[in-house]
Amino acid sequence: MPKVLIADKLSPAAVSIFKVRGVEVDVKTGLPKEELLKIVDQYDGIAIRSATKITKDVIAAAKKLKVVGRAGIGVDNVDIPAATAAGVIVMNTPFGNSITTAEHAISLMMALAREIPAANASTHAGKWEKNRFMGVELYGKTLGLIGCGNIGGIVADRAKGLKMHVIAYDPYLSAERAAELGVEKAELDDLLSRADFISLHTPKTAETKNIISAAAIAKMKKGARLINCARGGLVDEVALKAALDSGHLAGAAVDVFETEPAKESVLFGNEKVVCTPHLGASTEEAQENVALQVAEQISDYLITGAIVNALNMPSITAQEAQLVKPWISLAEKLGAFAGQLTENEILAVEILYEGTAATLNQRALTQAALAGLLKSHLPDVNMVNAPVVAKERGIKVSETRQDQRGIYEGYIQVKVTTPDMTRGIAGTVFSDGHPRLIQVKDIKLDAEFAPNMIYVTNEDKPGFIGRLGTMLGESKVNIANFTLGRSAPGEDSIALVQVDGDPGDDVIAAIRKLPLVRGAKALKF
Ligand SMILES: NC(=O)C1=CN([C@@H]2O[C@H](COP(=O)(O)OP(=O)(O)OC[C@H]3O[C@@H](n4cnc5c(N)ncnc54)[C@H](O)[C@@H]3O)[C@@H](O)[C@H]2O)C=CC1
Ligand SMILES: O=C(O)C(=O)COP(=O)(O)O
Repeated sequence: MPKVLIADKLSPAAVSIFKVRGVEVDVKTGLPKEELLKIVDQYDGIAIRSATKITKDVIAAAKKLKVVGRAGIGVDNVDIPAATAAGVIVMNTPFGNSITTAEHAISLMMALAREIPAANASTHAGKWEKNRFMGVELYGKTLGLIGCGNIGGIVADRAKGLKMHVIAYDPYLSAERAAELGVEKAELDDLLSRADFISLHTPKTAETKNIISAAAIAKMKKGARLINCARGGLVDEVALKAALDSGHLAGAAVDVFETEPAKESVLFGNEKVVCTPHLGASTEEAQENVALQVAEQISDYLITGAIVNALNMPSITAQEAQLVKPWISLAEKLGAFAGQLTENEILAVEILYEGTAATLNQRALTQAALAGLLKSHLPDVNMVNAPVVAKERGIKVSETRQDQRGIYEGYIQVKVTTPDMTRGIAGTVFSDGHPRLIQVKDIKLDAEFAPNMIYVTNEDKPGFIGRLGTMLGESKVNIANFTLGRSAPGEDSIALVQVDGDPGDDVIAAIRKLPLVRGAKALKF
């Protein structure tokens, strides 16, 4: 039974889902890192929110880990490259808390406009300072959104309801989507100079880090107000404090901080700053949504292989997972076959999907083929990190799909180009679900994949098979199966010999010395 750790506070709904789905679950929240490192090797999955940091060393210690599920959106607390390199899938729940977070941004904007937190504190203190607090209307004001994806889009919709004019800076926002939302697209500097309120809704990336820098703040309208309900680190907190102190900005609302938990901050103690402790997603509804979703996604992956909302793998439904599994195994074995025959730098990989194979999840199949191919030389490669590794090595990967043309209902061909040759290996999946090899280079054959095989290329002349059989027998290598293929009588020929156990280097060297033999290799699957 797979075992999952819930490492951050999640709605109890998650525990029920795991149990119902047949996943053992431990709830250990707020663990210091040293404690997490000690126990993490027991788990196949970890469910987190923003508190637990899934760092490189946590991934390295988590020997069984297959999936990290983020009950929420931002995954900047997960080292995704390290997870990918280790073959760990990272999933989030991209919509479960968006409405709630958008509502928090709108609440913060209203709180800023009417100084509600300070007025509340003053009134509770019995001061009745009616003349001290003078707000501004939102009606007719310009709201500038930096980032207009799921949350930004909802904020825009709600702000339109408040009769605000909404402008957005988001290089990836299409003109159609902007029109649909009734939002005016703007360049960053234009937005900074025009907006009365600016609300941030981007992830934290290399481009968005410190997007509200001292220079950006200087471009903002005097008296403007800033809301950050996205990520700490998008705003230069020191520059923000200076702008509030100088009176350039009228107020700021901050839900997220550069360092969290934020027990101290340059922004604390300033009446112009409205703070909340990363509460953007904290409603009963959102927490129920994200907990249910993450528990379902993690369980589905661990039990059926279905992948949803992964940031480092294509999605695969449970039904698809069932259908695609034997083809993934085939793609991986074809890649492994080609990889074991390749002793040179790989320049390009072309993968052809025909018939049934062309109807399946191509990204998953290609990742499996690449993993098989690269693994023979780079043992740490897996299906998750294979595309990254291929890209790092400058390997050109291309895919083609075509309808059934030949006798097989479907097949996959993996063609590998090195500086001196291009070699294609093809295979199919029979109705029994077993992958079969059907072509090596241009030679047709029909062979099963076995854990230990000997691949021999030779001249198609009488006497070779007998000599090979005798030699293997004398070397105490038991032949389980023997497949032959040739391009034409008397020409290039291939022998694929299934053997019981590793034949060993000496036997392979002896085969290479047999008459008519061009090459021999031990293969493992
Ligand atoms: N305070 C809280 O508790 C919560 C915070 N969040 C944060 O809110 C952020 C936004 O969430 P969603 O809207 O769901 O994400 P999303 O992915 O739907 O939208 C992000 C938008 O930012 C845009 N973007 C990316 N790079 C940009 C750049 N350099 N300049 C301008 N725009 C850029 C993207 O095109 C996209 O439209 C999340 O990344 C997360 O960090 C999310 C939920 C709760
Ligand atoms: O979903 C997100 O990105 C959030 O920031 C919410 O964080 P939380 O789950 O409340 O720690």
